[in-house]
Amino acid sequence: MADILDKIVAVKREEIAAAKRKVSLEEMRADAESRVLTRDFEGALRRRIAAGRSAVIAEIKKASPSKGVLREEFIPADIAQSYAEHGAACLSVLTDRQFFQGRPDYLKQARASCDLPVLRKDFMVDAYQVYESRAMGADCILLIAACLDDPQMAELEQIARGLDMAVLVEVHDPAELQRALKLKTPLVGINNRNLRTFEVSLDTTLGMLKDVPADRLLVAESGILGPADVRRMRDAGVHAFLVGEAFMRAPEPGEALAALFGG
Ligand SMILES: O=P(O)(O)OC[C@@H](O)[C@@H](O)c1c[nH]c2ccccc12
Repeated sequence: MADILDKIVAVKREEIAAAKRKVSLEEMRADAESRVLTRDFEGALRRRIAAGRSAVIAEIKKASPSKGVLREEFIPADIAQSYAEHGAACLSVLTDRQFFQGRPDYLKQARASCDLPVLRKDFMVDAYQVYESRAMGADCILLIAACLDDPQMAELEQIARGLDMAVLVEVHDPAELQRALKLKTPLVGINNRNLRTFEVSLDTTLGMLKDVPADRLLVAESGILGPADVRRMRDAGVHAFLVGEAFMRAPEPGEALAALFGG
């Protein structure tokens, strides 16, 4: 049965085919390879944790398929600055247009307005997008295990590493986690939201915690809404978080970050 994730991937494949007609793979690759100086995404997370703090990847997302529009006034550069001032470790910027009302320009604007490392939040299914990510300035890409088979994940990771980008591999169940652990990247995100049903439960992270080896940096993703959620995670030994909605709904996203994590 075709669910939302299948639909998103189908749209991605169409978008990629259209993009390749405008800028070829070779051109995109040359553009990506001409970029220098990625910002250290993993280091930014590790530094917070070493200092005994939570490492927060603060997300810039106008809308989502499950919640609709989260924020009317949406100025990525202002949001990025607000996050940076209030102690975010990294940024995550949605670039998907159709389902999240994102844009590559939002990533560029956010990155230009602060010095935080930036994750491109999108659905990677083709090498072309990895080059495109670096060409637009991303320091890290997301690989969603549910969208990729093992050889694809390994290939996209290798390209990203060759471009000096970090990789956050995202999983939602134990089988996906085992597949993710075959990659080289230490950054493993457990998404508390099921991307097919939109159901959210923090038990997803808590239940899989024990299967994440100590040399990986676990990021709890989605559904972190209030202080009780943060406390539950921290008590379980989780120190890195990817948070969007709770900040996007606040008048000042950075202040919401500081209030939730102690800025
Ligand atoms: O807004 P939330 O519930 O705080 O979640 C943020 C982030 O985890 C979520 O946007 C996300 C996680 N994985 C994704 C994959 C694609 C799109 C979006 C996502």
